[in-house]
Amino acid sequence: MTKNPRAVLRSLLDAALQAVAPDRAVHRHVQVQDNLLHIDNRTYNLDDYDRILVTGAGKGAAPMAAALEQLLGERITQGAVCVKYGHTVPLRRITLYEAAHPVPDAAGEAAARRMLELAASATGRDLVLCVLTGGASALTPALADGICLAHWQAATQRLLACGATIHEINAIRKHVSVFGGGRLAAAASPATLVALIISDVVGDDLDVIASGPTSPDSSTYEMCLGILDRYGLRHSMPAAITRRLEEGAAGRVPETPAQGDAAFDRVHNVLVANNRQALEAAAQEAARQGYTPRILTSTMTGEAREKAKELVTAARQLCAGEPLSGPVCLLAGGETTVTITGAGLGGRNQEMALAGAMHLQDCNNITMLCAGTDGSDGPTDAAGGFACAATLNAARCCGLDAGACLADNNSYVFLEKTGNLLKTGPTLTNVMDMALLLVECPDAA
Ligand SMILES: Nc1ncnc2c1ncn2[C@@H]1O[C@H](COP(=O)(O)OP(=O)(O)OP(=O)(O)O)[C@@H](O)[C@H]1O
Ligand SMILES: O=C(O)[C@H](O)CO
Repeated sequence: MTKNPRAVLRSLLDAALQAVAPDRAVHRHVQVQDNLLHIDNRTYNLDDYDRILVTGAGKGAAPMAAALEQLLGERITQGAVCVKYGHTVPLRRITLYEAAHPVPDAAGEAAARRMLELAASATGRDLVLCVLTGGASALTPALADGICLAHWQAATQRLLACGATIHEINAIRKHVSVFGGGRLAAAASPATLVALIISDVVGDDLDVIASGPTSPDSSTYEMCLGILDRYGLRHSMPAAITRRLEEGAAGRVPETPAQGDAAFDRVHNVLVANNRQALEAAAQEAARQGYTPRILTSTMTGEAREKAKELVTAARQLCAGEPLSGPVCLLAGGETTVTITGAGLGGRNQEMALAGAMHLQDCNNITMLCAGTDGSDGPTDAAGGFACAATLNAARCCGLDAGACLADNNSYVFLEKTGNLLKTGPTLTNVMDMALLLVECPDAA
């Protein structure tokens, strides 16, 4: 029986999501045996600590906290973790806060302050565990003196729309909020701190994921000013924010702690899941279903529509040479960008699917799925979308022009009306985006 390519793609995505599920990621790296806590190759004797405190934030932080509760139970003294609204799981000992993402709100600010307070209460005889996943930066806006939430909300909107990379956006976040940029670790020092981290950043840079609350910071106030200038934002930012960065660059505000700072002497950062693991799990599942998997990259960046074209071209080239000896699955991971010029609704993955459809119209043996692993792509309720040769025809039948939709960044409507939208709901994990293409042998398609 021929398989339905969409069902296959969906099953590959499910396999990927399972492999990077936050609770499983924690259990892979953390074990408790009697009074010993093993985290990778380090062992912590729980009898050496007066208290175990848990902090953390991110879209997938709740299941990570739940896994710690499962492992450590009553030994956890108390905890505070902040997630995006709705991204909750029941917790017994750790208090879960919910806050707004991607534009922060007062609930996030209160949660970040609570976590800093908890960390600051830790002594050299306490163990602080921290769970971090993507989304944490927006959820922890503990703003520096003189900056109010309304200013930071306006600044965040501008930063998200200007085309800046996550490295650039987070450099500014780290110098405006006193939670990121190693400041959670500094607050917890001299306690022992272990952070369990799921990466949603290309290159897995620990000081960028979640704005690196437990990592030495490699960015500076000076660099932040350079970023504002690069995007022409220095004079359109709320004045309090530019002033803070200028004061910092002039040495009048302490710099974030960098590599070598004593705040990190007892800090261990452990990466527990990333995009590569998700791709490998999807590749394995593809092989199990008879496809030859080829992982093209786990560091895909660039304009979403361009990347869609490149992936479709790679898939088409497979069919251009010798006849395929069997079906192939191409896999790519990373995080593209969209320079928004239109007024439509969509996300990076939906825009990739729409652009992919425009290059697939005469090619009935290729099916593509582009999805955000967190289940929410852009400001929409969709995770991404599918594309295949039939997509453009379906669009024509409902009076939609693909080029016009792309020009207006209106991929959501295009995919919804053509029946190509993928909705998963929040997956409670976050390892960036995945693009999966099935290339069937032409005669079998
Ligand atoms: N109409 C649109 N079409 C395409 N992309 C859009 C549109 N509107 C917003 N976006 C993109 O959506 C992105 C934000 O979406 P999302 O919240 O999924 O990001 P994220 O990177 O997953 O968040 P985080 O890293 O904080 O978890 C921005 O990069 C923005 O360019
Ligand atoms: O929260 C953030 O900063 C982004 O998701 C990157 O980790």
